[in-house]
Amino acid sequence: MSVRAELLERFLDAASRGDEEALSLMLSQSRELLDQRGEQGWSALMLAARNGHYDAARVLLSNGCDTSVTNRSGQTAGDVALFWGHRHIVRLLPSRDTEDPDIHFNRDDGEWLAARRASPETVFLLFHALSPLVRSGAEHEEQIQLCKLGSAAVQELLGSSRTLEVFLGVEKQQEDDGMLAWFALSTEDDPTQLLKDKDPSSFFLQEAMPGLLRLSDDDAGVLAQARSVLAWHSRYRFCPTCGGDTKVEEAGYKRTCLRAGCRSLQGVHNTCYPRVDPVVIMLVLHPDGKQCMLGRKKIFPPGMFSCLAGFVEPGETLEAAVRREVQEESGVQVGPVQYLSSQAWPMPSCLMIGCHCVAVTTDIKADQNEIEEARWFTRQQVMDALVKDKRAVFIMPPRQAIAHYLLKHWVGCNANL
Ligand SMILES: NC(=O)C1=CN([C@@H]2O[C@H](COP(=O)(O)OP(=O)(O)OC[C@H]3O[C@@H](n4cnc5c(N)ncnc54)[C@H](OP(=O)(O)O)[C@@H]3O)[C@@H](O)[C@H]2O)C=CC1
Ligand SMILES: [Mg+2]
Ligand SMILES: [Mg+2]
Ligand SMILES: [Mg+2]
Ligand SMILES: [Zn+2]
Repeated sequence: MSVRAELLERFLDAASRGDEEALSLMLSQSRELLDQRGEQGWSALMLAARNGHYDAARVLLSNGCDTSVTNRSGQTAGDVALFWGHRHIVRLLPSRDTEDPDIHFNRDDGEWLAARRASPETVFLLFHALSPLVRSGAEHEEQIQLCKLGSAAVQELLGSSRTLEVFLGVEKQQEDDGMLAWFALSTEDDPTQLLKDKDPSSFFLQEAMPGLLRLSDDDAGVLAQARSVLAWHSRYRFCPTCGGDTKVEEAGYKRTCLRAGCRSLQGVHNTCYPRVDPVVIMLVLHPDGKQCMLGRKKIFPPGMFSCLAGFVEPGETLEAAVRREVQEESGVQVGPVQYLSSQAWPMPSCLMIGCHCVAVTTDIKADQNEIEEARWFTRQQVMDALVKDKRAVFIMPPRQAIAHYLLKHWVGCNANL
C-alpha cells in the first residue's frame, strides 16, 4: 500500500471510531484527505455518519467537507445517517429535500387575491369532477401536462357561481422578483367545448390512476395539492356537525357553517378544513435482513407487488399502526419501526408515511380481503425488478409511488452497510 493510501485508511479509520482529535491532527497536516473516499467508496463523513459520531462529523464539517459526495450506492453522508437513525447527525447535514418550490400563502387578503386573479401572468388550472384539464406532452406521447391557462381564457368561469376557486400559492420568479400566482378552478359545467375552440388537443384526464403517473414531477406536485382540496370540497358541501349550508373562505381552505350557533363555529374542531388522512406504508424486512415482504392487491396490474399500507386509526401512534396493519394483512409480527420519508397521495387526500420495519416472525398468512398474496423477496429479486431484468419475478410499483422509493432505498443502503 502506498504511503498516501495508508494515510487515507488511517484517516477513515479515525472517522469510523469517532476519534476527532486524530481527524483534526491529520487534517492539519493533509487537508486533501477531507473528501477522499476509501476502497469501499466511503468518505470520512459517511463513516462518522454511519457510526453516529457527532463530534467527528462536526470536525469534518467545520473543515469545510463536501456533504454532497456519494458512495457507490449514490448515498450521501446524510442518507447514511438517516438510514441508521442518527438524527443528531442528520440535523447537522443539509437535507437533499430542500428544493421545495418557494410558495407563500396569502389566503385572507381579498384585495391581494383579486389583484392576483386579474393579473395576466397568473396561472389557472381547470378541473371538472376532480379531473384536471391536460394536453399531450411535448416530449413523448405517453407524457401529458397540465393546461396552464391565463385569466383571459377563464374569464367566464371566474364569474360563475358554478365555479369553485382554490388558491394554490405563488411561485417566486427569478428574473424580476415577481410572483406568479396559481389557482385551481373547478367547474360544474363541462367546458370542454369552450376550450376545444382554443386548444383542440386538451382534454379532461378521466382516471386518476394511472393517468396521474403520466405527469411530470412538478405538475404532479401541484396537482396533489389542488386535487386533495377539491376532493374535500366535493365531499363536504354541508356542515358535518349540523348538516347546514356552508360558505367557502380563506381562498378555498375553509368551509364555514352558515347556521348561527352551530358548534363548529366555536373552539377547536376539524370539520371546517381540508382533511388529510395519514396512511402508514412500510417495507417489512425479514429478521435475516436479506429479504423483504411485499403484497399484491387484487386491483394491481398483473405481476406487481408493493409495500403493505393502511390508514392510521384514532389513538394510534405511527408505530402501532405499522404493527397492526402488517399483522392484519400478513399475520406477521413486527418489532422495530423506522420512519424514512413521506408523500402526498391525492387519491383523495392521503399522506403516505413511509417506514422500514423489522419482522420478528416470518410465517405469512395473507388476509384474503385486502391482499391477494404476500411473499418474501430476496434483495437480488428486488434488484432484478428495479432494473427490469428478464429474470425479474415481479413488477415494481411505479417510480412516482413512495413504495418504489422504500424498496430502492433498502436495496441501495444494505448493499454496502
Ligand atoms: N403511494 C404509494 O406507494 C401507495 C399508496 N397507497 C394508498 O394508501 C391508501 C390506503 O392503503 P390501503 O391499503 O387501502 O389501506 P387499509 O389497509 O387501511 O385498507 C383500506 C380499507 O380501509 C377502509 N378505509 C377507507 N378509508 C379509511 C380511513 N380514512 N380510515 C380507516 N379505514 C379506511 C376501507 O374499507 P371499506 O372499503 O370497507 O370502507 C378500505 O378498503 C390508499 O388510498 C392507497 O391509494 C397504498 C399503497 C401504495
Ligand atoms: Mg389494511
Ligand atoms: Mg392495506
Ligand atoms: Mg386499515
Ligand atoms: Zn353547522
